[in-house]
Amino acid sequence: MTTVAIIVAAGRGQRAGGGIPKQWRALAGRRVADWTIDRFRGQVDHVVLVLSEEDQNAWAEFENSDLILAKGGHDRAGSVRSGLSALRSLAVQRVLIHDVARPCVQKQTIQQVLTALDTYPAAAPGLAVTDALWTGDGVLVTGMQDRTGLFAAQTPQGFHYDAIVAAHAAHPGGAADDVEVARAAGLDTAIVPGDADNIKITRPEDFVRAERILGKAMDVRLGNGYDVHRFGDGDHVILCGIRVPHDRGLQGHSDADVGMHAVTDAIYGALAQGDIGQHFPPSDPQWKGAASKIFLRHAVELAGKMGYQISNVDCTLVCEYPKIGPHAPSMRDEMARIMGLRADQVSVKATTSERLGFTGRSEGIAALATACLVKS
Ligand SMILES: Nc1ccn([C@@H]2O[C@H](COP(=O)(O)OP(=O)(O)OP(=O)(O)O)[C@@H](O)[C@H]2O)c(=O)n1
Ligand SMILES: C[C@](O)(CO)[C@H](O)COP(=O)(O)O
Repeated sequence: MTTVAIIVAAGRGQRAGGGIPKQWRALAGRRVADWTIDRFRGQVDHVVLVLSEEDQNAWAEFENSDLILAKGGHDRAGSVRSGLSALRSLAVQRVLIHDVARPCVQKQTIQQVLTALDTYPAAAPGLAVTDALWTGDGVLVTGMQDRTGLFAAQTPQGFHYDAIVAAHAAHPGGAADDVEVARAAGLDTAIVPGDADNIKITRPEDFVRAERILGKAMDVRLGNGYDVHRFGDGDHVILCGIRVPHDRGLQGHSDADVGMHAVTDAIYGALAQGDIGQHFPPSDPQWKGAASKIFLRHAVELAGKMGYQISNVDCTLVCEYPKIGPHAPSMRDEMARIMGLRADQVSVKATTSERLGFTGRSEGIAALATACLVKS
C-alpha cells in the first residue's frame, strides 16, 4: 500500500503580508514549509511539494532532495491536480492533501485520517464548532445560525488516489477544498477529530499563534565547542573544510581542522554526547590524518538519530594569520554542505586576540562554536 502526501505550497500568502510568501517565512527557528514537510516524513512513503514557478530558490533547494516536486496551478485546486498528476507513474493507493500553511499538524491527526481511509474512500479532520454563530452585516448582528452539525474543515484531507483523481477531473472548479470535490463525485467522507492547534496561517497574527503552539512542543538545545591546534611546519592550514595557503601548518592527529572540531564538539555538547575525543580517540591510528568532515558528519547523524534538527551553528576562529575574511564564505558553504544545511544556517567569522596570548604570538589557532538543535 503506497501512501503519498501532497503539500500544496504554491500560494502567494497575500493575506499574511510580510513581503515573501508565508511558507518561506521564519517560524520558531525554521521556515513554515520546513515544519510542515517534516510532519509528514516517516508517516508516508513519498512527499510531493507543489511549488510556484516564481519560487526559483525553492526549486533549486529541493530539486536534489527526497521530495517529488510539482508545478503549482493558478488556484489551490490547480496545484492539487498538478500534485496528483506528478504521481501518475507511481502505483499510489492513498493520498493526503495538506496546506503548507498548516505547520502545526500533529502526527496523530495524520494517522487518524489514514486509519479512516481503511474504511472510507475519503476522510478529513473537522473541528466541531463550539462558539455560537451569528450572521451580521459588518456592524450589527442580524441573526443566529444553528451550529448543530457544523465543523471547521482542516487538512490533511485523505483519499483513495484513483477516486480523487477522477473527482478532480470531473469537477467544474471553485471548490473550497478537496472534500467538496470528493463529495461532488459521490465519495463518502469520514470526519476524524480535528485539532484546535492545527491552524492555517492566514493573517499576520497567525504567526504569533503558530509560534506559541510550536514553542510549547519544542525541545531546544544549545552546545558549545572549543578547540586549539598549534602551528608547526607546513605550507597550508585546513580550516572549516577549506585549504588556506599559509607559511605554517597546524599540528594534530587528524587534519587539525580546529574550526570544524569546535563545531563538531558544539553538536555533541548540545546532545550531551561527550566530545570528538570520546567518539574518535586520538590513540586510535585509524584517525591519523583523517579528514575532519568524518567527525562532523558523525555528529550530525547522531543528532538526526536522536530526533534533533540543527537550527544553526556559529563558529569563531581566533588567529592573527592567516586572514580568514576572504575564505569565510567558502568555509560557510563547505560546512553547510557537509551538515546538509542551508548556508544561512551557518556562520564562520574570525577575530584576532590583539597580539595577546598564544594566538596573538601566532603559536596556534583557537576556535569557538555554538550549535542550536531543535526537536519538535
Ligand atoms: N495557486 C495556489 C494557491 C494556494 N495554494 C496553497 O493552498 C493552501 C491554501 O491556503 P491559503 O491560506 O489560501 O494560501 P495562499 O493562497 O498562499 O494565501 P492568500 O490567499 O492569502 O494569498 C496554501 O498552502 C497555499 O500555498 C497553492 O498551492 N496554489
Ligand atoms: C483547505 C482548507 O485548508 C480547509 O480549511 C482551506 O479551505 C484552504 O484555505 P483557503 O483560505 O480557503 O484558500
